[in-house]
Amino acid sequence: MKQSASYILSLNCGSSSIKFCVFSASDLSQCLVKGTIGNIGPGTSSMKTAGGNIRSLDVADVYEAGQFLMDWLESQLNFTDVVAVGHRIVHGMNHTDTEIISESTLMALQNATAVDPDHLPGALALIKIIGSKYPNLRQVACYDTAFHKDLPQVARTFALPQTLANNGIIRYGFHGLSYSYLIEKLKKEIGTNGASGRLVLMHLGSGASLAAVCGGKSVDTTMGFTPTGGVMMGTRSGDLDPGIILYLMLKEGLDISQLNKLLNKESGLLGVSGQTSDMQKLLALEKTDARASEAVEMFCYQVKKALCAYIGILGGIDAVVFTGGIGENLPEIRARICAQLEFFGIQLDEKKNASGEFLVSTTNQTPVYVIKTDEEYMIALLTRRCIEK
Ligand SMILES: Nc1ncnc2c1ncn2[C@@H]1O[C@H](COP(=O)(O)OP(=O)(O)O)[C@@H](O)[C@H]1O
Ligand SMILES: CC(=O)OP(=O)(O)O
Ligand SMILES: [Mg+2]
Repeated sequence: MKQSASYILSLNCGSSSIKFCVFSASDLSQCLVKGTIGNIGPGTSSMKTAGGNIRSLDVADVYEAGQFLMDWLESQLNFTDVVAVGHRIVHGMNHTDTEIISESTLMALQNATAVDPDHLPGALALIKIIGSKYPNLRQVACYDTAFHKDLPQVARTFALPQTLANNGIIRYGFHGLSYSYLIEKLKKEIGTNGASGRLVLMHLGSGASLAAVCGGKSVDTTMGFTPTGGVMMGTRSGDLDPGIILYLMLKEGLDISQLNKLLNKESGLLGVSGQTSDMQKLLALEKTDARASEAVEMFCYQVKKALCAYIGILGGIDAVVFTGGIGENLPEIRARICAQLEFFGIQLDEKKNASGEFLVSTTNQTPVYVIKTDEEYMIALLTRRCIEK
């Protein structure tokens, strides 16, 4: 008798995109459909599916994009074959372990939207759309913070009164699904021993962060209480002197929503260049535009500074990994970050770096790898483990 198919739907909701993939539940190397709804907003949204098909969409926000996506997915597969839906949840405060989403999980996520107004509302919208259509379908929360949940006290604590730390104002760290994927991939490519060495993992995409990892565990990471912290990003400021915020409130009268817009949407590469948050475009503009050039230089400088700090706290370095849209696709940025780090044994091979193959460093030096991350795969893997428990 022919067995019916069973699928896991992975959803990765960003601030202005939804990435999705339908995996065969029995073989996660098999994917039925995959794609991204990007640039979500009135007049700008589009959907790209595997095979390169792009179509523009008439959706104004993540909620409408989610509704469109569900209708489209229903035209591609029978939802009775979906055994679970896994969601990337960027921030869950004290919720970090993969879990089936219950009413109490939903309440915790609702509370956490204040800490991550960029990612969480979209994920919540998707959970609600699916929950109202398929109330019996298991939905699983896979947290970006899980990878960092055992950060050493010294790395996780801000220099604030203890009561604030007791109230959850600590470093959570993000991009954990991506980092977990990199560790899994490293185990396959270089073996468990190699993957358990002193590593600096760099997820450089629209959001960007670095993690210092030893024995497969995160020992420090650049993002903090929220994904606004750390190195500068596409539109986020990264770390600032906190006095700047006080000054802007006091002298300029900025309120919470203006500050949120400034720090999360108008800063980073976009703010410095005054042009775009897109690193590929900035590289093209650099020769003729001083502000574009400054933005690129600042980004590479900040990433390099964090990389070197992490080599210091790890007491040496066994491998460096680049991932994320910038880390995977822009050899020029990798070269600038790694320039003049020969004293740490870090030296890129020009040809290998240009080709973007797995190993991009010269032989007999600290290996530098490029790995294409796959958060959707990691979501499916964690979701399957969770429902099998
Ligand atoms: N194929 C590509 N070639 C060059 N640059 C890319 C490519 N894909 C993404 N990037 C760069 O990566 C950044 C976006 O990263 P990405 O990981 O795709 O974002 P997100 O976090 O939204 O998934 C942009 O600065 C963009 O210029
Ligand atoms: C945590 C985070 O910043 O995610 P993204 O890079 O997808 O925005
Ligand atoms: Mg991303």
